Amino acid sequence: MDSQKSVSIELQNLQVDTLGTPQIASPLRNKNYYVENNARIVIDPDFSQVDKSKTFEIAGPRSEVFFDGAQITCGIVTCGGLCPGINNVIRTIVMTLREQYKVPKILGFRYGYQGLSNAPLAEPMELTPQKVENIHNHGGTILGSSRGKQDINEMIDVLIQKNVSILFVIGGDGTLNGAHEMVKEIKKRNLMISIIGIPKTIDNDIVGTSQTFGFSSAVNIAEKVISCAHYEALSAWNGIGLVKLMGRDSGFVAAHATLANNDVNYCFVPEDSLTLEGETGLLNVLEHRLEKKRHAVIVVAEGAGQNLFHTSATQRDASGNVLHKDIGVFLKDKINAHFSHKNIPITLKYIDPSYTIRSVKANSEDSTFCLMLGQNAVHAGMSGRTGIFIGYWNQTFTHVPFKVVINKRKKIDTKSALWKIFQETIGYNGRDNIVE
Ligand SMILES: Nc1ncnc2c1ncn2[C@@H]1O[C@H](COP(=O)(O)OP(=O)(O)OP(=O)(O)O)[C@@H](O)[C@H]1O
Ligand SMILES: O=P(O)(O)OC[C@H]1O[C@](O)(CO)[C@@H](O)[C@@H]1O
Ligand SMILES: [Mg+2]
Repeated sequence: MDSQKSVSIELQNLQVDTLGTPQIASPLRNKNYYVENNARIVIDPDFSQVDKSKTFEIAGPRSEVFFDGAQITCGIVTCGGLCPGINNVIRTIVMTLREQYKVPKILGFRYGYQGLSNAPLAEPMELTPQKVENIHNHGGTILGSSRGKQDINEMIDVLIQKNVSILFVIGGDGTLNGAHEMVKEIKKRNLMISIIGIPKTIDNDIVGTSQTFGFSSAVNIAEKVISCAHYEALSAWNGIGLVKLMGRDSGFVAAHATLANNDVNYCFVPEDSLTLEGETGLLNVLEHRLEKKRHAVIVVAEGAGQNLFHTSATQRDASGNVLHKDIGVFLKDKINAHFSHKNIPITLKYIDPSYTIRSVKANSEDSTFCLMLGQNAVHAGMSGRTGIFIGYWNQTFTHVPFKVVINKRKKIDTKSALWKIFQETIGYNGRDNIVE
């Protein structure tokens, strides 16, 4: 992971030679794509000069610990939607606690925060190295998960009852919000209980970390699904492959799978608007594309195009997350209706891989990532830190205070390099990307 730093670079004379001053206006279509001629990036930042308030604490084992491992009980809980790699994190936490810090008792609370309530669906599971040694080969979470509000005081009471000194919470933004509430209550009661988070979500929408585990595995599967949609489209006259991918409020999975796949013509994410009608709307643009190429592939993220639904009724899940209207089925119907109305024959194959992109086991990138996240989480808890999650920033594992994520979600920055590459590479709303 740290391969960038493993070779020292001669820090002199890194000016780049050019053949002369370029004078021809670039032909790129997207004028926002340009990089300033003298834009540079620091190779080895001098952190002594940096304002401390603008840095994250670096994660890792400390020479002094706060807890005597042999005397404590630890707990693990997994909340929210499934995500590839949860079992890897559980395994690593158990192995590290037991092997490195000699913790005798590790409790796995069942079915999310529900397992920390007064009346859990199931009693906590005692986690041992034998119990977890093979779990990384499986998707899901051996502890089970759930959504829905639980009483914070009740959860703290259960931690006290079970004598838990460190609780590891594996979950997304909601889980970390809940963990933050627990930390506040623990402080209020002056208890010596540490809460450490490990951010989990295929959506990659957690602020304060460059990536969440599970994202890479989800993109891998999504890319394969898009490839199938492409073959379906290619094999029919006016074939259209339409794929809907998870991504509630952030379109990272759809955007990255699209870039990885190369065959997508139109991709819509929640961060950008989706126009159907008019000259530059999808329906017209699609019609022109079919005339020329006879096939098209469209990817749409779950949260995209919500502007197209004319209803104000908002549905929420048990945790309070907004449930979006089904943009996939909506687009399928609109496209079919448009071409049928014009008497143009099309064959539209709609694929919604839904949960299949998140219930798989972790790929090798996520496995490695989960191992390091889990180890760093244990080191953080044993050192007495609390109210933080393990982040990954500038190729370094970090301690990120929970408050950084409270009521925030990371979204694709439409001014970022990713977005510029995205726009330059594929068609986007209102533009026909056919290169003749
Ligand atoms: N402010 C909060 N206070 C207490 N509990 C919370 C809070 N926000 C969320 N939770 C709880 O955290 C748990 C997980 O939240 P949620 O269902 O939103 O999933 P998540 O962690 O965001 O994961 P995902 O990425 O799958 O959405 C739920 O039990 C929810 O009730
Ligand atoms: O149906 P569920 O389990 O509530 O989860 C769906 C949501 O979970 C996520 O996969 C995030 O975990 C979102 O992309 C999706 O909207
Ligand atoms: Mg969430």
